[in-house]
Amino acid sequence: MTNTAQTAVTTVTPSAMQAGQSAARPVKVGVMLLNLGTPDGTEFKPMWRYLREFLSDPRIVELNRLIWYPILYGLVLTVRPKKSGENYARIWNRERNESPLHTFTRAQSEKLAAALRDLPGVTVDWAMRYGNPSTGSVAKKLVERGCDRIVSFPLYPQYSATTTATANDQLFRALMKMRRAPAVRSVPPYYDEPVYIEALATSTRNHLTTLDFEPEMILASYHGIPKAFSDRGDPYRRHCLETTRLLREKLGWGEDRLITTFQSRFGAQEWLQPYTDATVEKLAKDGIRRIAVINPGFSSDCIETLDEIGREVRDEFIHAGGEKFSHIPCLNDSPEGMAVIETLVRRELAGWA
Ligand SMILES: C=CC1=C(C)c2cc3[nH]c(cc4nc(cc5[nH]c(cc1n2)c(C)c5CCC(=O)O)C(CCC(=O)O)=C4C)c(C)c3C=C
Ligand SMILES: [Fe+2]
Ligand SMILES: [Fe+2]
Repeated sequence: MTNTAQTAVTTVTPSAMQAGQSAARPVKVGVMLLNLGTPDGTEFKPMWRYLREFLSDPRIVELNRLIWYPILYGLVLTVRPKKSGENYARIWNRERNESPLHTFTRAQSEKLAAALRDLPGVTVDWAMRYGNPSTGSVAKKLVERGCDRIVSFPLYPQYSATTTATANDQLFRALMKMRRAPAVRSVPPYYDEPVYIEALATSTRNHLTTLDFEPEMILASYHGIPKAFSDRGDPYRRHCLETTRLLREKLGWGEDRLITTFQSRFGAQEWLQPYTDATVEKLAKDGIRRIAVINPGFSSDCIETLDEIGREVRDEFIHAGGEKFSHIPCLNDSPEGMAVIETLVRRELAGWA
């Protein structure tokens, strides 16, 4: 794994002294960018391993284990690894033999490390909740390098127990095995942060200028969660709606131009509505011919944006009578995307570095 900011600390920074740190013991802070995770390969075995870890997380599937495991092992893990592997194969980064989520998350970590070079006691690294590099291995590495403070940054703008909370759970699970565990701060959800809304607006405007058509409507499509999770108190839906509202306000658009939808359903139960696929079909049937889709809830392009939106949803729209479709790329490691990450990390480092 690459890490461009593994700088040894030999002196106490003035800001650390102002913040009351001991002059005898320099401060070392590890910043961990945490993303969802991705398979190591597109073949059956790596797909099976990834999906097993993912779908065994009780934050993801809340069913009683006695009911869920027979379904998971007897049905889902016999069929889905092949089907999902074929989807991953379409978007795979062949040059580096890794998924786009892997590529972008590493690039974000490397660029953040370079941007924080003025903070000599800070080491930046990245990890995944499921798969590799694992959260536990990276936490251990940072602690072994002398970091006794960790800033965890779950890269999800909108909070959900299925993403933000489980990322932090996994970090603390690793710390449970340590006698001398570091202090931890976690970057809060940033669905309404001006730097994030500005980045989305800039990236939308820039993308629209590259098109040979003007979309009649733009969908802000977020990953769904089961409706029951929302009903039981997960604030995710409210966070998504607020992001869309602020983006609309920033772009000076009306409610008829930018709407919220939810994609990536799994299983038979009801998920958050309106569904992205049903919405594009209805729009096409209602005579809308040109649309664009942005995915504000994904900090990096991945299977759900590149393949589900860029291929499946596009095909559904065209099949139903649509003519022009464009996917607006995620913020990824773009200058706007990095401004979001750097701003929020620097804020969380206050008094520490
Ligand atoms: C089974 C339930 C799932 C819930 C709940 C869920 C929530 C959720 N997921 C993301 C972000 C991502 N999900 C990704 C892939 C993915 N998601 C699920 C299932 C649930 N997600 C599965 C089974 C998969 C794997 C792909 C597949 O087989 O369909 C990814 C992409 C990973 C990649 O490697 O590219 C992301 C990112 C959010 C934000 C979210 C809740 C808010
Ligand atoms: Fe997901
Ligand atoms: Fe999907």
